[in-house]
Amino acid sequence: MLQPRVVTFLGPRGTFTEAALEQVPGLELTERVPVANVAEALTAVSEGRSDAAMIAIENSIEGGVTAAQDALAATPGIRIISEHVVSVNFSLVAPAGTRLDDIRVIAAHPVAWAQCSGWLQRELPGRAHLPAASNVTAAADLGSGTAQAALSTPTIGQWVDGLDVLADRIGDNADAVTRFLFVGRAGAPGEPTGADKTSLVVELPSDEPGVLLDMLEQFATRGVNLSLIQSRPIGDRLGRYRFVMDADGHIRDERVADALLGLKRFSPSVTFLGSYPRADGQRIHVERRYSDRSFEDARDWVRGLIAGEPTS
Ligand SMILES: O=C(O)C(=O)C[C@]1(C(=O)O)C=C[C@@H](O)C=C1
Repeated sequence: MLQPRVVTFLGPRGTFTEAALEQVPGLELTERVPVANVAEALTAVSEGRSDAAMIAIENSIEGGVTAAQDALAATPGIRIISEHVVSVNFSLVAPAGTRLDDIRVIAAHPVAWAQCSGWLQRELPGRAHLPAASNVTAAADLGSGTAQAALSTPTIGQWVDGLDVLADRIGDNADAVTRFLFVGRAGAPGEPTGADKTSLVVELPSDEPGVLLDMLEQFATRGVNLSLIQSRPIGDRLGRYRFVMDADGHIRDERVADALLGLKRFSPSVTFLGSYPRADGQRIHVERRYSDRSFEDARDWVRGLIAGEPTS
């Protein structure tokens, strides 16, 4: 991708999403525009107001960020460029002078609330949750008085004045991480690295018995491992789901391309979200029979048969 002029991210300044942007090389001259939610960040890309967006997609404790999965499925003309992993932990903050006993309502992003649920149950049981659009908004809006405290990022002091940290590192798992996607406009995927992922959104052709297995077989018979499969309601009526999937490998790997050919013949709707390097850099082990070479040899063999060559 060329150097982006503008990138959008879940704001305001200081979110974990902005921290993920720090991992993208070459953004020194790029304008970073904070927006209110993930759908807005992606729509700006699809409509050309921004060149790329950073969105949270999965948390190691809470699982998939469903709003982001739905927005990826619903926004046309976008393509994942890279993934990034950020350690996430949380502090309980409140306007200076607040005591733990004063707290009745706590503002928090739902993912943050879930990640601190053990600590909250132990230390502040029975407090109400006021959902916030981000970890920074939760703290920045404390002035309105609806909540007396917020779960926020450890760096919140840089962005919001007049707060006391009442407790820090209150996440239930000190090693929690969130995975983010850097998403641009549709274009040719980058070169394969041997440590890649391919993201897809797939609909089933019917709700006949066995169709889910048919879908999974497209990958299994080509030796393609899935690292994520999550069903999300399509939304037109009850019981209809689409599947958000991450497959190991790049669309330019023969086995992945072949699985996509199978999927396309089977499914009424396959959205290719991109092939991009894995954040952990872990190379994918491919058995010989699923290697590019093996697919090429098999194809040459069939071509030869058609051309009248011997049968083995
Ligand atoms: O980026 C932020 O700081 C956010 O508030 C968003 C978000 C999310 O959408 O999951 C990001 C990471 C944390 O896991 C919790 C919240």
